[in-house]
Amino acid sequence: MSGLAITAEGLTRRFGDFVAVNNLDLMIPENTIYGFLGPNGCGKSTTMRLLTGLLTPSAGKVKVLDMDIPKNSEALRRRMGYMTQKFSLYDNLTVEENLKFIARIYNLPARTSKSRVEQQLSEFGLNQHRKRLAGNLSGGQRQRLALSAATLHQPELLLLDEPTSAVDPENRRDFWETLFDLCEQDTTILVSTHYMDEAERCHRLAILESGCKRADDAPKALLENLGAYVLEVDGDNLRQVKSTLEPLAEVLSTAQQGTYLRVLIDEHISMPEQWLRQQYPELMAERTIQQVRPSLEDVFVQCTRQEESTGQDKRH
Ligand SMILES: Nc1ncnc2c1ncn2[C@@H]1O[C@H](COP(=O)(O)OP(=O)(O)OP(=O)(O)O)[C@@H](O)[C@H]1O
Repeated sequence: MSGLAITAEGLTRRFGDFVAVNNLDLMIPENTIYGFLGPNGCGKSTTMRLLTGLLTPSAGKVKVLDMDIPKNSEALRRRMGYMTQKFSLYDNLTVEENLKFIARIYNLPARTSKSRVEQQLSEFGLNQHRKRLAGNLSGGQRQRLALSAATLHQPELLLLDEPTSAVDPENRRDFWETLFDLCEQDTTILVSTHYMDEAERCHRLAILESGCKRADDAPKALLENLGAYVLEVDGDNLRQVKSTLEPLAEVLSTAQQGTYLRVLIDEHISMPEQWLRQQYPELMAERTIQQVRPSLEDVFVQCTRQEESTGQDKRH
């Protein structure tokens, strides 16, 4: 193979006049965890469905595991696992019955099927729940069942659409450990999320907004290339500080976080703290201003802001 599990060129999907996925280019390396990060409605699910072949593109080319999609989507289905946001198993079947049913869908030979079901029950901590109806499982157990079903046929590629939206932080952490195990066993994983902490765990990340890709790199590189300093300003009347700072062209964004105002300042300002104090000596007099490490949320704000900035009413 080319070393790339997925390539897309100019991938576009329209629903009537609405463009849900807009001219997307993707190069997703094999054996990596690649994330789609973006807000609700930015086109993550639509892109995933296009990559599975469940949805036909309005324009563009897609190759998945070296096969042209949607032309070869039937053959792809055997080599790919897909877990959607909604729990897509059968509530009125037991855990074990669900897995056996999935094994039949994938046409696994009887002997392989039996051993794979046992293996998955044990690896995903579902052995003691095997006779329970799927509908009676907790959120974390349901999610483990869904992932064990999506990987039952040992796919080379796993597409996970917001897989952790219904589970608590502890289950999310365990879930991610499982993803790293799968990746180590040569599975390529594409995962969509709107959680910044999850996005930071990916080997590589595409930031999507309104159907367009705004950035695509390793999380560390995205953080290093933010193009801004991040300052935390404390003290009273932070709403007033925010509205005072926002019109400045050098202030790229402001967001309150508890008792701090997080301020992104253009990287061309060499001493951002002093600069900020000089702009409003009185307003800044009694405040602590601290430069802090950028977060992926800052990256997200910054790369979506850059697209919107044309025509913005900033003071220059
Ligand atoms: N079948 C459809 N017909 C019309 N519009 C659609 C259809 N499917 C998706 N859309 C629209 O396309 C846009 C992108 O939807 P999509 O589900 O891909 O977003 P998303 O990033 O996955 O969001 P979420 O996190 O809310 O699932 C949305 O505005 C959605 O309403």
